[in-house]
Amino acid sequence: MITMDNIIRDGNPTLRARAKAIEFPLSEEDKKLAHDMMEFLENSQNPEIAKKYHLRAGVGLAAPQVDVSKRMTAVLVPGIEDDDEPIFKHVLINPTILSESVQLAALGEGEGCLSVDRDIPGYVPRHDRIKLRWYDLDGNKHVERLRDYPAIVVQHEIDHLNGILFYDHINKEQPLTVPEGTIILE
Ligand SMILES: O=C(O)C[C@@H](Cc1ccccc1)[C@H](O)SCc1ccccc1
Ligand code: NI
Repeated sequence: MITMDNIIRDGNPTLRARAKAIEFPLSEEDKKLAHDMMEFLENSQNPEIAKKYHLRAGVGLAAPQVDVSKRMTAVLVPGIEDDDEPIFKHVLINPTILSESVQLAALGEGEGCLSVDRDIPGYVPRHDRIKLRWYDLDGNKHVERLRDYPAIVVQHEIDHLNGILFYDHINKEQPLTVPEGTIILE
């Protein structure tokens, strides 16, 4: 299983590299990685397991964060209530944002990152709505429109595949400012 010891931290060059596209059919190694990444997210969102293995909660994990420079990320956005179905639960292979809204949005509490141990205050402006294309483990193509929180999470993860970290988007001079018209998501 993946634990925090497997997650590389800011300063490791893999986090700043452009990850490589994955070829189909997936190797057994890539299938195991996909499974293990989603399992990490499920474990990290389970209070008992997270406590036992000292896991930081995560709603997304990208392969470069476990030092694998490949275009794969797991996303697990839980439902509102504990017993609700997840809002978005997929392993995204070779994800691409096909289109994005001019409208921007930023999380009111800013962002964190499992690969960044320090708190970095500030708004992270992202596109409020995106049209996402990805391939699943069997090579099937998916296209979905996402908005608000799920869209923010997916953009954070795709950034990881392109060597971008959340704080790259924060206004250096005035961290708590955003471009005019940006929606602040509470
Ligand atoms: O480091 C990662 O990629 C996982 C991040 C993803 C993320 C952070 C902020 C905003 C969007 C996505 C972790 O999920 S950070 C911890 C966390 C846990 C639950 C909810 C929000 C953030
Ligand atoms: Ni991150």
